[in-house]
Amino acid sequence: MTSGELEFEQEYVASLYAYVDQLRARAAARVAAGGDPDVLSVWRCELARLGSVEEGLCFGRLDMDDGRRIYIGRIGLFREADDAELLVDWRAPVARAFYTATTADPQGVRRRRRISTRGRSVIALDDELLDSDGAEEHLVGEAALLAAVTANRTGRMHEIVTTLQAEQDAIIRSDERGALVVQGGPGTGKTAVALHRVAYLLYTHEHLRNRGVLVIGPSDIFLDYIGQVLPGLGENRVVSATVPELHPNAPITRIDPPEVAERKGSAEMAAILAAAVRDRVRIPEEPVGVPFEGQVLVLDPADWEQAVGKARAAGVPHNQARLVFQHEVVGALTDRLAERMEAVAYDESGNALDGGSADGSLGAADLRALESAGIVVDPEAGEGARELLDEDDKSALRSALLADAGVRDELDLWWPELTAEEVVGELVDCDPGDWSAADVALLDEAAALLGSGEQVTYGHVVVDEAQELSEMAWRMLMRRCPSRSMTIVGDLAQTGNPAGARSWDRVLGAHLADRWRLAELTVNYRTPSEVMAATTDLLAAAGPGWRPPESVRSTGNQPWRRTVDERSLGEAVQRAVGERGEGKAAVIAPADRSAELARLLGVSARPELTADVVVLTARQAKGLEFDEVVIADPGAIMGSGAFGANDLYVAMTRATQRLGLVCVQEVPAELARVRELRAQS
Ligand SMILES: Nc1ncnc2c1ncn2[C@@H]1O[C@H](COP(=O)(O)OP(=O)(O)OP(=O)(O)O)[C@@H](O)[C@H]1O
Repeated sequence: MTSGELEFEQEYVASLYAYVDQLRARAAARVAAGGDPDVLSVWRCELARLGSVEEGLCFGRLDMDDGRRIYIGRIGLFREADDAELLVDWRAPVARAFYTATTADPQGVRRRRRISTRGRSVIALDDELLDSDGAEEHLVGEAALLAAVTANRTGRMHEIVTTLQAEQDAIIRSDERGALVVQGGPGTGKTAVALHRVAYLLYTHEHLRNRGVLVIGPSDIFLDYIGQVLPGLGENRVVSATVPELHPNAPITRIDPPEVAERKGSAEMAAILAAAVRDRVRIPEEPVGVPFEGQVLVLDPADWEQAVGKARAAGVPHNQARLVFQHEVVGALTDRLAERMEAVAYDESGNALDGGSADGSLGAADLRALESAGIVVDPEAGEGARELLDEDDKSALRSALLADAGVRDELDLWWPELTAEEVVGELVDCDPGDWSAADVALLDEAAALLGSGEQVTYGHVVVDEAQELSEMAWRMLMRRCPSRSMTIVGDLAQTGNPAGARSWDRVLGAHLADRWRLAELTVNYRTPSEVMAATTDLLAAAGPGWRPPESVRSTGNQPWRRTVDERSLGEAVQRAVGERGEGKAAVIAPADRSAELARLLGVSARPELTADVVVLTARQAKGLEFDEVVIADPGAIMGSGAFGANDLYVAMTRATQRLGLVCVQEVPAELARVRELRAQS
């Protein structure tokens, strides 16, 4: 590469930044000028978009067979004066060749140039000629890719827009409609791809900006870890949450034992909850007398049954159907009251019964009832017996009945208004306010059955670590995604939740039938081949037939293990951390040892991912990565439940460079092939 070429590109990049500066100044002035909030918000977004490119605006150039030269960047830029396209957004169709063109299929590209920048300076160029007979490359832009995956971690995930691979690009640009499941082993870029797909979908489908995109992750730690990726791609308006956070006001204060979590997560709970709500509605077996203003209005079981039938037929949630029930019951009571007022019965001696008068005029009790309903009848005014109460009178009676505490008690007795908390609290036998994660999905289901609380919906939902979701959690998500436009990424070999997925078909079939498609990622960009080799027996134990993804690189660093006695675990972990190499290190420990190890190592008990050393449980480590990983007592992690082998597999595959295992007493057979360091070595 000549220095002239570098200068040429430097000039071009400088001219792009100069233009961005102009656009920024204009956007900032518009924001400062104030005005219509909608317009202002557009300018604010524009400012954020232009601000996101300071660390990398243009990263590629395609020289086409027809002589066109196309610069590719994080955002698109058009010169307003003549509409010339100065920079093509990486998401535009024409940019696709940058990721997918090969010598076998050059797609009209003669040369692909990678432009590396630091700040606003061009520091390197890397050209590939696609019209040559060169050997077919397995990876696109291999040098840049390897540099990216080998670099020390920072504790935060970064966008990978400059080095996306063809299999990843195909997923990112896949049709927005329906649900796309991306299955892939550890480190295959599922999270990265899912987030880039969000940026792509927001760019290509305007309606998603209004309808919103939701990203679901397994923990707050994970959401922090990925929190910079979308802003780095100029997208700030995406909502991210863990599943429990979707149901507000249900703080988690309890951890269920695995078998309880599994039972609560099963889809059968939906039917159980529906029955629990349904059973709260009762139909009396005997006539029921409803006291009102000194009288007793009697409704027969058939009246109640009819009211319940009408309410159920409305097909709306319980608390809303109660309004139909209430309408029917109060209607029946109004009829009884009106009948009573209009028809006077006589006893054997000719005296009026029911408080009516012998001449058919209204009795004292009738007058009281009417008065409480706001209908004033003056008996002296000669109106005498009103033969019929008109509609206004009846509606006033209705209101009076509704306002009556006794009537309301009776309605509540047969069709109570319910809260999700009381329904679930009763079912799982716990105090409202003392919830587990699995309870939250039950609360959400109950809220949907009752029609209580507002459920926000989104135009597209991304689910990361999707294998961890229970069937009840899936129901929760589906309610928030009526369009069923979803990107679901996960790895069945990493399932750690006893209520989680064992098969995509099983969890998704119930909601999507066959309206979902599967894409697979096969290359591991994170974990070096040495670490993957150390997990071979473990993966076989986690699930026969699962194949590890192929590592893109080797480091020459062989994973090691040391075996110590129980009492020396802390000391041995401390030693391993003390001997660590460069970069970020994580100690992954059994849940009951992590706090003690954090104390011993002098690190925060709440994991700080940007710290040099962090202590985590295997569950907390899901989705994360570190230059070096030390696993404390892998045997205990493995023995921690039915999915212990999966948890240990997750833990071991977090390492981008080096892996060490501090075993206690016995080395699990699945780790036998990991090299043992002698006691003093
Ligand atoms: N094309 C790429 N270019 C550069 N880095 C990449 C590429 N693809 C993936 N990576 C990097 O590989 C690492 C693993 O990616 P990611 O976390 O998305 O994998 P994953 O499949 O979600 O892993 P896991 O299932 O183990 O959580 C990340 O550091 C990511 O940035």
